[in-house]
Amino acid sequence: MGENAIEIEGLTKTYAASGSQPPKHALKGVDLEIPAGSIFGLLGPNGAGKSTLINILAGLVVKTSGKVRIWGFDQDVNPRQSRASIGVMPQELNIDPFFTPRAALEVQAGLYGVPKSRRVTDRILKAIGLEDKAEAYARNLSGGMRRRLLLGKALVHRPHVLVLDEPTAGVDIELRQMLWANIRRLNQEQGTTIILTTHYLEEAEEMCDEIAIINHGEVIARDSTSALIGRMDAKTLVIHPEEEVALPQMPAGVESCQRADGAFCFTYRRSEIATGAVVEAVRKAGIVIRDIRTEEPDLQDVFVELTSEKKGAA
Ligand SMILES: Nc1ncnc2c1ncn2[C@@H]1O[C@H](COP(=O)(O)OP(=O)(O)OP(=O)(O)O)[C@@H](O)[C@H]1O
Repeated sequence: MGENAIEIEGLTKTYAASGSQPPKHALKGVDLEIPAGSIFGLLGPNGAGKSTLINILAGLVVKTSGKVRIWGFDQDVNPRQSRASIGVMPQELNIDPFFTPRAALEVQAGLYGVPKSRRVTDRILKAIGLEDKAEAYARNLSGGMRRRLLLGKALVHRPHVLVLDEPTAGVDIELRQMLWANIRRLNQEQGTTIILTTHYLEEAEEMCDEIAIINHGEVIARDSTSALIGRMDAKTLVIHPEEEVALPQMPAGVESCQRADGAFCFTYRRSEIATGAVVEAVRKAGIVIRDIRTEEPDLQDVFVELTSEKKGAA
């Protein structure tokens, strides 16, 4: 396999008009390369086109135009190989209530044509912590267990690429951590490329090496997580004065405010104003500093700035 697990070129999807609904251009020419071995985040507001993109990768939605290569296999030329290279954990808990976890994994392996001798059902049951529920009916499993079973089903054919659509939406913290531990292990030990969509920006920041932000069917940013955050120019300096004093005069370009706990906060563009100049202005005003710290932007800031900019331009 080359450098990229996924290569997408000029991908479009238009859902046909139905009733009074006009046609919907859900993807408007997406180009995207996802490096093999990475944990890659797809972010975007509701309706941005993330599920459409994932469902095209999974072979569940038919694209309108463009090229998709999965693990080097063109979806149109080698549909079977490209499908065998990817596993998808869907958003909905669509599990047959009459199957046991073991049966569900076996059936799924059958669907993917995995011969009995190559099945790793017990290993998967162990990895997803459902060993002791292997023979229970799915209808008796908790929501968290069903979700883990969905992860297990996505792994039966040992795909090179694992796609997770909002894997931790509405999931409690304990289960979330367990899912992430599983996913990290797959990535580190087996080199599985992970693609995930999430609404939890903190999670994306913590988990993902690289991120693409999708808005209105277009990729509006794609970079390493740290570079995306580094792109934000705003910086905030928070200073706690020793005594209660009024806000000092600041150089032009610095926005000042005072927080409820008496701390001053100064926000400025780090490309234009040095932090030292802000500190100097505070000292010059005769203020004794008890505590000082900076607040760096996070993914939330990047996301809000990028998606609102685009909205304004549309
Ligand atoms: N089957 C469909 N028929 C018509 N329009 C659709 C269909 N599926 C999705 N859409 C529309 O396409 C656009 C993109 O939807 P999509 O579900 O891909 O977005 P998303 O980014 O995954 O959003 P969410 O985070 O809410 O799942 C939306 O405007 C949606 O209403």
